[in-house]
Amino acid sequence: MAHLLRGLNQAYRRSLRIPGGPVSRHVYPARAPASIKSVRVIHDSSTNRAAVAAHVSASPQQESTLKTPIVEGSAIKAYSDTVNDFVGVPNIWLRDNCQCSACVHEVTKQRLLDTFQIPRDISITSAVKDSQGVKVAWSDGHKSYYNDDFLAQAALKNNGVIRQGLEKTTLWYSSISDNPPIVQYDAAMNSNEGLKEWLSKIREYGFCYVDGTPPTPEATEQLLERISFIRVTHYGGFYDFTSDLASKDTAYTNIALDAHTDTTYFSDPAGLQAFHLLSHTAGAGGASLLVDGFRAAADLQAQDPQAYELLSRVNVHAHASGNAGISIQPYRGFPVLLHDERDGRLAQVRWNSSDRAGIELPLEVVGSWYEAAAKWHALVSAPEYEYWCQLTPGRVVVFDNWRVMHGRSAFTGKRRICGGYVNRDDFISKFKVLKWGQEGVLKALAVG
Ligand SMILES: C[N+](C)(C)CCCC[C@H](N)C(=O)O
Ligand SMILES: O=C(O)CCC(=O)C(=O)O
Repeated sequence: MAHLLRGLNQAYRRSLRIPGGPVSRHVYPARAPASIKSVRVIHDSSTNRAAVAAHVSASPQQESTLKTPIVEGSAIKAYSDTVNDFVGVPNIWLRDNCQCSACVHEVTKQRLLDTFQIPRDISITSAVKDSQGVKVAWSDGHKSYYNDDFLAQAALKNNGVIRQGLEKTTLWYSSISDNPPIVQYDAAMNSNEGLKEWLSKIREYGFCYVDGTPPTPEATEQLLERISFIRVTHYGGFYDFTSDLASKDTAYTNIALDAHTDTTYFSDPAGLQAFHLLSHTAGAGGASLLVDGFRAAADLQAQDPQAYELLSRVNVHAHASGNAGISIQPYRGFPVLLHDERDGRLAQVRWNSSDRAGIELPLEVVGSWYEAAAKWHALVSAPEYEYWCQLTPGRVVVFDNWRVMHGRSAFTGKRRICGGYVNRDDFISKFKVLKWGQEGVLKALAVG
C-alpha cells in the first residue's frame, strides 16, 4: 500500500505541480482573521451534532479596531497584521493612490493620474497628521490627503472583506428547515433596508426565501431585478420552464436531479439562482432540495483532509452540449472546491456530475479523484445535509450558486417554475454598496 501511495503521490504531485509538502486548505483562513469576532457552536437538534459555525464578522475592520497610521518625519507607517507592527507605506503606492479630483475622476471614480509619469524617486517633502488623516506634499509638487481609515487598512491581510462583500457565515444542516431564512416581498421590493436584509441573509446562509411574492413571472422578474439585471444564457434570460425539453437539458424533464450547482460549464458560474413554483397540476413529486456546500466542505476537511485537498486541487472540466450547435466549456478546469488564493477561504463549490467532462489527472491515478468525490457525494447526499422543501406559489427561493447545491425529486404532471440567474459580481456589488455605502467601498479599493 505504501509504495502505491508513494506512486500515487508522485504522479499526483507531478500532475498538480505541487512543489514541496502538502498544501492544507481551510474553509476558513488558518489564522483567525483579525475580524473574527466569535466562533459559536450551534447545537443542531435534529442530528444532535454540534455544528461549528465560525462567525466571521465581515464588517471591515471596525473603526475602533483600526490602528491610526503613524507619521515619522516624512515617512508614513500603517499597521501590518502580518508582522504585528507598523510598516512604511511605499511612496509610489501612496502617490498612485492619491484620491484627489486631479488623480481620480470625481464622477467615474477612475484613475486620471498617469501612474507611469510618477517620478521613480518620488518622495514626501512634508507629512502633517490631523485628526482625520495625513496631509502630504510631494517632491513633484503635488499635494494629497489620506484618510486614517484608508491608511489603516493598507497593510492588513484581510481586506477582501469589502471586496468580497463578506458577511458572517452560518453553516447549516437539514435542520435549517426548523427556521429557514425568510424575508417578505414587500420589504425586499420597497426599501433598501429590506433589500439589504434579504441579500445579507443570502450572504450568511447561502439562500433566503422571499414570501408573499405575487405568483406571476412578472413579479418574480421584478423581484430579481431589485438585485441586478438577469443574466442571459443559452437558456435565455428570465426563465419560465416545464418538463418539455424546450431546452435540451434534464432540468426541462421530470426526472430527479441530485444536488448540484448550476453552470459549471461557464468560466464564471451564475452567482445567484432563483426558483418560483408557479403551478403543479395533475401530478405529484417535484420537491426541492438544498444542500449547504460550505457545511459539507467544512465537515469533509475535518473528516478526510486528503480527500478535501484532492477536491481542492484537481481541476475538473464541464460542458453543456444539448442544444443544437452548442458545446459550452470553461476556458480551463476548476476544482470542486475552489479557494480564494489570498485568504485561503473556500470561495466556490462546483459540483455537477451530469455536466462533468474530463478530470485533470493522469489516467493511471484518476481513481484517487473518484474516491475523494465519492466521499463528498456521500456527505452531500446524506439525510442530515439534505434540506428538502416543497416550494409553493408565493415563496421564491434565491440561493448562492457558488455555495448551495440544489436538486429536485422526480415528478409527474404539469409543473411550472420561473426564475433567473444573477451574476456573482453584480450580486456582491449590490450587497456591499448597500452595506458599506459607495464611499466605504471606494476607500477599500486600493487596499485589496
Ligand atoms: C435555466 N434553468 C435554470 C431552467 C435550467 C438550467 C439548466 C441547468 C444545468 N443543468 C446546469 O446544471 O447548469
Ligand atoms: O426543477 C427544479 O426544481 C430544479 C431544476 C434545476 O435543478 C435547474 O434548473 O438547475
